[in-house]
Amino acid sequence: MKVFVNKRIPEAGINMLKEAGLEVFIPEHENLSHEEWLIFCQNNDAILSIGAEFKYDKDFFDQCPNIKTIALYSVGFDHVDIKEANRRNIPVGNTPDVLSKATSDIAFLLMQSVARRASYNFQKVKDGNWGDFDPLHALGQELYGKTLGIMGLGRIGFEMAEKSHKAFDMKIIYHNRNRNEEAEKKLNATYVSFEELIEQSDVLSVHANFTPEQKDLFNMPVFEKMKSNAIFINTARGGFQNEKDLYEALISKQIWGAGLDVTNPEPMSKESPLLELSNVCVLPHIGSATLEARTGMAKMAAENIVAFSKGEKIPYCANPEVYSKNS
Ligand SMILES: NC(=O)c1ccc[n+]([C@@H]2O[C@H](COP(=O)([O-])OP(=O)(O)OC[C@H]3O[C@@H](n4cnc5c(N)ncnc54)[C@H](O)[C@@H]3O)[C@@H](O)[C@H]2O)c1
Ligand SMILES: O=C(O)[C@H](O)CO
Repeated sequence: MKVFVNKRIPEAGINMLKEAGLEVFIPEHENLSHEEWLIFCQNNDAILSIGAEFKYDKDFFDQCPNIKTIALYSVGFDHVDIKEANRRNIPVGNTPDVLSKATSDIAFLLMQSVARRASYNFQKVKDGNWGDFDPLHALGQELYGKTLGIMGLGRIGFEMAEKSHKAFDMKIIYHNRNRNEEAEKKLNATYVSFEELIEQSDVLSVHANFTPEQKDLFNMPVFEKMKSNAIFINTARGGFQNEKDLYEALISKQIWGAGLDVTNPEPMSKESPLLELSNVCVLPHIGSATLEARTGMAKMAAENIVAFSKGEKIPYCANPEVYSKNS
């Protein structure tokens, strides 16, 4: 079986593919045009897919009929049309759990960075503007005992809630598609409606999986209902926030600050007005960027492809229904 890996990944994953006797194609240059990417996909049986700039939609599947499985190098699969994959019996792999600690660490870091204005103050130092000790300048807010609202309490949301509860004794409220009994028991978390979540959170952290219906869910009418001291954190997908409204909400002090690891679009333009605000911290989608998580992701994606090549079910599957729909 021929496997296209569209960017270099930690060697452990590539070694697993080669040891399984698979032919591996990694392009010499990494920033493929859409056309180049399609040609690689047309000439291979499987793709170990890094990044989300190209979509796996009907057009893709029509143009690349050889592709029999896709092993995503991510847990998120919002760039894949799962219905189309199912229709064509294509198992889609992803990388759950292994990156939950790393990604929730980034949500936790953003929460603190915004609360204590760390990136603003770091920028001041870099600008040679240390400033005098000023009892009134750039004051942050403490997180102890505050209410953390988790939108989407799954794997990463749970880790963020647990860390924040332990570190700052934060009260956890959450909104999710299903109740999470473990969080209710372990963290004394309270299930609330979306309305209650936005109205009661001092920090609101988004961890839900993105779907097109949720585009711009966090818009001005929502920001208007949030507390004026609220910090908005998003490490899930940039599509959840309307960035124009977020900017307006921040300058009109509807909310207090924002920390983003994901933006819409990505990369964020350096002209984005959000970058001019002292109460905003933006990171370039680095949630899973630790050696441990990225190595684990490489191994899981490789495991998926190796299993497929042996005619087995892929172990980390984003569309398990693909295996049951014809049975
Ligand atoms: N910033 C990064 O680098 C990075 C890294 C990993 C994951 N992510 C993002 O984080 C997301 C979550 O990952 P996970 O492993 O925790 O997924 P998960 O499936 O374990 O958890 C997501 C939870 O969100 C809930 N949910 C979805 N839509 C909802 C809605 N409208 N209302 C309420 N709840 C809703 C689901 O029920 C689920 O419990 C991924 O889909 C991905 O987009 C980002
Ligand atoms: O979903 C994920 O795993 C991250 O966003 C990396 O793409």
